Order: sequence, then C-alpha cells, then structure tokens
Amino acid sequence: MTTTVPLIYSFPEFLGVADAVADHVISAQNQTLYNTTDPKQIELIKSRPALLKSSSGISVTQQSPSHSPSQSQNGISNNVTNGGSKAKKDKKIHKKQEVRFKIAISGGSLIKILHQGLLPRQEYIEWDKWDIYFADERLVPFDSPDSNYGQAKREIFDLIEGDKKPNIYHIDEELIDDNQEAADDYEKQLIRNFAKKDSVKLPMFDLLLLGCAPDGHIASLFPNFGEQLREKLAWCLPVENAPSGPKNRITLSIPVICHAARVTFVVEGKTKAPIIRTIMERPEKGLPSSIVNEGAAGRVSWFVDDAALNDLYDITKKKYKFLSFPEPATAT
Ligand SMILES: NC(=O)C1=CN([C@@H]2O[C@H](COP(=O)(O)OP(=O)(O)OC[C@H]3O[C@@H](n4cnc5c(N)ncnc54)[C@H](OP(=O)(O)O)[C@@H]3O)[C@@H](O)[C@H]2O)C=CC1
Ligand SMILES: O=C1O[C@H](COP(=O)(O)O)[C@@H](O)[C@H](O)[C@H]1O
Repeated sequence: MTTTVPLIYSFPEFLGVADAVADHVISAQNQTLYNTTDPKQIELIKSRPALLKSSSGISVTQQSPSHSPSQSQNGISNNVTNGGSKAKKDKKIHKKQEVRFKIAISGGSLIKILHQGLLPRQEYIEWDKWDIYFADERLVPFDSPDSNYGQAKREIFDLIEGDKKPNIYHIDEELIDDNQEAADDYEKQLIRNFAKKDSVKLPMFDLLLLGCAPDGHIASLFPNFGEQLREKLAWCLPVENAPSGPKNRITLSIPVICHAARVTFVVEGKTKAPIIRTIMERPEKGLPSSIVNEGAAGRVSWFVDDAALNDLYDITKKKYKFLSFPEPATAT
C-alpha cells in the first residue's frame, strides 16, 4: 500500500470541530445543489433557477422527488421517513433531472457533533433537498440507545424546524433479527434510489460522514474482518460478532464508501489518539480508514481535535476556512 496523506483539519476543541463540520456539510450541500458555495451566487440562482447549470452543462430543475415514498399517517412508510406533505407534488410529472443532496451519516459521537453544529444553523440548510442514509446500523430496536437511527432521530431529525423535511432512509426495524436480510433490504433501498434507471455499479453519495472508534472501526467495518474489508461487489454487508458494541450490524462496503464524492472523518477525544496515530503513520497495517484514505485519495478529509491528534507530530495540519457561514468567534 502506498502512503496517501489526506487533508487533516485540526481544532483546539470539540466545539471548533462541530462548527467546521457544519460548514463543511453545508458547503457540500451548496456545491451539490448549486455548483457553488458563494452565497451571492446561490441567492441569484434561487431567484433565477435557469442560471443553474449542472456540471455537465445541462440546466437542472429543483423539484420534489419523483421517487418520494408513499407515507403512512405518522409520516413513516416502511424504511423511509419524510415529514413533508408531498401528496400534491407527487402527482406532478417531472421530466427534468432533479438535484438532491445525498448524504450518509454514521452513529456514535458524530451525531452529537452534527447536533451541536447543524441545529443552530438551519437557516443555511435546505432539508427538503436532503436524502439521508446511514453508513451503518446496529441491529437493535430504534428505541434502544444503541440504534444509530434512533439516536439521530432524537438528536437531529426530531429537532428540524419548519415543515420542509429530508427523506431519511433507515433499516427496516422488523428485520433486526436477520443480519443478511437487513443488509439485503437496505441494499435494495440504495439500488432503488441510486440505480433507478441506469445500471450503476456503485451509488455515489455527495458526502459520507464517518467516525472512527478507538478500536479502529469505521461504519461497522472492523479491523481484521478481512473478508468484509476485501468485499468488491456488495453495497451493503451483514456484520456478525462485532467485537465492540452491539454484535449484529449492517454496513456500507468499502467500495461504496470510496466511491463517495467526499469522504469525511470526524474524530475527537483523547481516547482516539493512539488509533489516529496508527492510521496516519502506519497505513500498511490496513486499518479500515487507511484503506479509505487510499481508495478515496483526494476526496478524503479529517476533522480532528487536538486531543485526538495528541500523539501525532509528523503530519501537516490545515486550518479550516469557513465557506458557507461566518466563522464563529470560538472556532480557531
Ligand atoms: N462530485 C461532485 O459533485 C463534487 C465533488 N467534489 C469532490 O470533493 C472533494 C473535496 O472538495 P472540496 O472540499 O470542494 O475541495 P476542492 O477539491 O475544491 O479543494 C481541495 C483543496 O481546497 C482547499 N480547501 C477546500 N476547502 C477548504 C476549507 N474549507 N478550508 C481550507 N482549505 C480548503 C484545500 O487546499 P488549499 O490550501 O489549496 O486551499 C484543499 O486541499 C474534491 O476533491 C472532489 O473530488 C467536489 C466538488 C463537487
Ligand atoms: O459502532 C459505531 O461506532 C463508530 C464510531 O463511534 P464513535 O462514537 O467512536 O465516534 C460509528 O462511526 C458507527 O456509526 C457506529 O455504529
């Protein structure tokens, strides 16, 4: 394995990480929807949508999702949640390509970072243009404190202001006793949404947000789970006997993670310092995140606080520049 050095943004403290990650997420949203992060251009495009050109130069129309799920009374249909009322919109036939921001999030400490960073900045977020997926899920009931979806629902989704809601693609809770079925079902959701018409080899998320546990696992890809780390075809994998936390899980595969337009690791706290050192200094060990650093080279960035970087002296740290909202006074 060659040594690929990803972009590492460092911050003195937790709050700095949360602010910068929020700016990074909103910048990715704006790049995806408007091909720019310049607020003035975005305002102009919003007032004159014809100005918006896709990267291929084709005009793109902002519109309601043609693939929107049908909904039950509580807004939950099977494995998809969306609080918006779309009945009327669904009747419209949209021929032009729709642009949506497709993001996959992890669980654990990342949810707290997003809670802290995104929720106070909802004025910059176009929730109704977001499709939110999970990089992995623990196979537990949604009301368990171990459920990634459950935690994200309580700490983020339930706190979204206004009636413009994202589409949220989570596992089918009824399948938590069958890892393979749960993984197959989630993969089918991805195929439905990413490969509707064309046969695409891999889904491409606009942004994939990953944490990294002290044992080196990312999403639910664990070090030494060689077969899973070598998977080339499946988009979503069942995980049994996970060495930490809930034993049964599903996870996106390495090829899917590496295919994302942007892969962003968010890591904070001194318990992570030893693993960060191994990831950055010993890529030949083949930890899951080292595989991603290599496989998505040029599209990977790390947002890390000084506590987690404690043991690392020999790397180039970069100062994060705020692109989509003013840098808060506390962030340095
Ligand atoms: N498919 C898509 O729709 C898109 C995909 N992408 C992908 O995502 C990757 C990341 O994109 P993007 O984040 O826009 O970066 P870019 O690829 O545009 O630029 C990367 C470089 O820009 C600088 N930079 C960018 N943002 C910041 C920041 N907030 N703070 C400090 N420096 C910064 C850094 O170098 P410097 O010191 O020179 O400033 C960095 O090395 C790209 O490499 C590309 O592959 C990007 C846009 C659209
Ligand atoms: O088990 C998991 O752990 C990782 C890392 O969590 P963290 O709390 O140490 O950041 C997380 O990214 C993943 O989604 C989760 O299922």
